[in-house]
Amino acid sequence: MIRMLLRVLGHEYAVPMRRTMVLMTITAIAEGSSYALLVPVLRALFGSAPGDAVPWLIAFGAAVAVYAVLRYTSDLSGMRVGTTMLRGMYHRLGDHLARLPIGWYSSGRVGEVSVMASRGLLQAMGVVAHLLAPFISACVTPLTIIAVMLAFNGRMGLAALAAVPIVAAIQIWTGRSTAAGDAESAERGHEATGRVVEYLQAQPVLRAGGRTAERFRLLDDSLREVQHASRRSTLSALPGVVGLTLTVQAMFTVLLVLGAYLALGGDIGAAEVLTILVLAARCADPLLSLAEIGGGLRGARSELARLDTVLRTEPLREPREPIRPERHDLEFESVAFQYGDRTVIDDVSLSVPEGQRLAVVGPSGAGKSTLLQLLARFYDVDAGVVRVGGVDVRAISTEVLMARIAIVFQDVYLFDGTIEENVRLGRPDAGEAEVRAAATAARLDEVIERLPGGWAANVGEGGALLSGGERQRVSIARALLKNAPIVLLDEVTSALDPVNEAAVHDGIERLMAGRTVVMVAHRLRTVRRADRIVFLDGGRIVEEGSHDELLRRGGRYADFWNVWSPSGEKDMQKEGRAAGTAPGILPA
Ligand SMILES: Nc1ncnc2c1ncn2[C@@H]1O[C@H](COP(=O)(O)OP(=O)(O)OP(=O)(O)O)[C@@H](O)[C@H]1O
Repeated sequence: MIRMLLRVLGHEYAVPMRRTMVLMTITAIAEGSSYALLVPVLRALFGSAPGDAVPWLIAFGAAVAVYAVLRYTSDLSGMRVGTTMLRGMYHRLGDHLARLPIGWYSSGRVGEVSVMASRGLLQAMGVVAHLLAPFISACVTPLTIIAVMLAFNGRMGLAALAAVPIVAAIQIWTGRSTAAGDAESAERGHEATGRVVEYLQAQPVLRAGGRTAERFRLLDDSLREVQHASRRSTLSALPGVVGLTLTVQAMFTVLLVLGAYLALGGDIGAAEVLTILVLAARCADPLLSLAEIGGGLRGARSELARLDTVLRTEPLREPREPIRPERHDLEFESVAFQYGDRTVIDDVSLSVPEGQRLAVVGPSGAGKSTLLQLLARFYDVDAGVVRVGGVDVRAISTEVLMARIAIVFQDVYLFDGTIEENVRLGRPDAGEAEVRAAATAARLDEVIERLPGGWAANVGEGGALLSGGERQRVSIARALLKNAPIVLLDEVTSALDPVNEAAVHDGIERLMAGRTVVMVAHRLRTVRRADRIVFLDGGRIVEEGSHDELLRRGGRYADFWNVWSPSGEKDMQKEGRAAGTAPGILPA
């Protein structure tokens, strides 16, 4: 357990951890040893001169005082090491999560990681702060008392010692027999938390479906599973708890019978028997607490195992000798990529010269967004190479690559803060004037004027207090402020109404100016202006060329264009740019 804790935390904590454990062990020995002084106290009290007990009583009081000081110091040390480890663990987990491929973050993981980062970490780190001292005390104190008994009376000491292997065997057996149940119970608990998160997030969908009062069946099922799993886990631990109680009772009874037998035979006096029984009673409490502490330790162990699994997940590999690309042209060379065993990008080769715009078009599920994500190295390719400025993205440090790329997604996430804070995320060290200029270019100033708080208006969690179009303007302002030479746009305007779309469109035009752009778009107005268009289907490029070339070819892109024609035609009329399009290809 401790080894696992140190592996998860890092071995820099080994020294303070060992020091604390030594202190806790000394404290437990001090506790057990202090009971040794009860022997002369009881002997004197039951002997001919009870007054002789006074100096021993004073010594006993002093020993208890020493124990109290040690206990305070060791508990404090446990708390300090525990909280330091907790802080270290938060940093370690945070650093690791930031280096994991974006693909690792599936929806289920969000719930799992949030439980792990809150309850899981506290429970795992609570081992040092709260469980280690009672555990060491529950093991070492009884052993010390038995050593005192052995010194006091060999036969009775041996009888007490016989309980030790039985207690150890019960603990080991309970640990093994409950491991599966505990793991299942923890697993179901994590699942249920994920369902609760889902339930909260799905409120609008559930209500839209008219399920306001009805309970969420998936969550109900999950909670029922938690109940069953925790019942199974409790039942599997029960024989261990009962076994431990019976063993302690049996030890006590054996000592009582043996004491009575020895006393009747005249081998020892009543005072000695009483002393042994008092010592045995002092053993009982810590031994019985082992059952509860064991349960806590097992729970913490399963949380630690979870943390261990996350920390062992391979992060995106950083290059040993990173190369900084000098140019910003983009290239895919025979790229293949799979989600699990499903090929999503299949032998794709394409290039985008610096400063040009490539549009990626195709049916839903064709792999368009995945193509963008491979460019930003959200995932590593399974075959082939993705290059930025002629350099394999795997040879560029994540920091440098991310500094060169600005990404605008259809779904914008804003942090719970002011509009200004959210725009500033694009470049935290930007000056006031730069932030304002980016906002104006993204036509965010119109939004700011409307909002009661202006720049200081709070956007709410995830940007919930803004409309979709307003959120999109914030994200474009963010990207403009970043001023990256490469821009990736993923269906930025697909979900917007015409007014917002026009505003966002202006911002996007400014964002794209003079930059290397790859855009995934359904609105053909944007696509038409691209220098080059690739039509993707089933992860393969099936057509490639300029808008006019592809229309003339009359293939998949032309079909696509025909389906979208009403809006395309309108767009063109609005822009008065129909001149470049081949006559007769425009839908009637
Ligand atoms: N995280 C994921 N895990 C497994 N499969 C995924 C994941 N993300 C996407 N896919 C699958 O990969 C395929 C390509 O997805 P992608 O999002 O790239 O398509 P797309 O062309 O952008 O689609 P759309 O136009 O609908 O957004 C889809 O079939 C999708 O189901």
